[in-house]
Amino acid sequence: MTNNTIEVEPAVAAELLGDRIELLRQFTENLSARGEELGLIGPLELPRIWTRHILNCAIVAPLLRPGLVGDVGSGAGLPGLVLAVARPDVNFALIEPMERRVAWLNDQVDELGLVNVTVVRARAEEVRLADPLDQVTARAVSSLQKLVPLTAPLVRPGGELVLMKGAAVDNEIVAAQKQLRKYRISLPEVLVLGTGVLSEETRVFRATVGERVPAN
Ligand SMILES: C[S@@+](CC[C@H](N)C(=O)[O-])C[C@H]1O[C@@H](n2cnc3c(N)ncnc32)[C@H](O)[C@@H]1O
Repeated sequence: MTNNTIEVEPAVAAELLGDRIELLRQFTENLSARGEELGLIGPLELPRIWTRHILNCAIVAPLLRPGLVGDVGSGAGLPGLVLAVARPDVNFALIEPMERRVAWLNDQVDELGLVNVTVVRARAEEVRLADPLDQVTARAVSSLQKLVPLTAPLVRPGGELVLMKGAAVDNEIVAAQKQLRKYRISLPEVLVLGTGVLSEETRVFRATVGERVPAN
């Protein structure tokens, strides 16, 4: 296991987002105004929505490659919508089963004028996508033990898992050894992002998905 630290300082983030930062501010305002009433975000999170939620997701943007990225369990749009704003060169499928959240996501896609996003109402284990994903993201959906079987089958061989995790990620990796082997997840690494003053620190589990071993 390699632990890498990527620091994203304010100037770098501003450069990364460019004029897209205004769209991100608009999304943040919308989420602040309606997120609590829609059950998307808790009241305690409102004062720290920009640093803890929006920028915390935006700093993952440099890890994405042009292609199709699926965000499993997008909820309010974290990280999927934020990444779609930050990376107009990447196509996104936001996979979310709850009707109310899907309606919110579609509203935001329209309001922000995003042409690189499709919202798919489904559970990850039931979703049918026309094309396999090049990368999959997820944040606050479940532990790796459950998340790997939910996400890895959606990714093409050679594609990547880019999963936002908390401080317990190393323990989760130990507990998920069987699932990592089953889906031939190789080169797993933990990237520590956001250690600068801009956003709260986040850990990203990144790994390559191989050919699946058929069940016995
Ligand atoms: C705790 S919320 C996190 C939402 C968002 N990713 C965030 O960081 O704020 C978990 C989300 O995962 C969705 N979810 C739960 N199980 C799922 C599954 N099997 N497939 C896809 N989404 C799922 C829920 O509907 C919910 O929106």
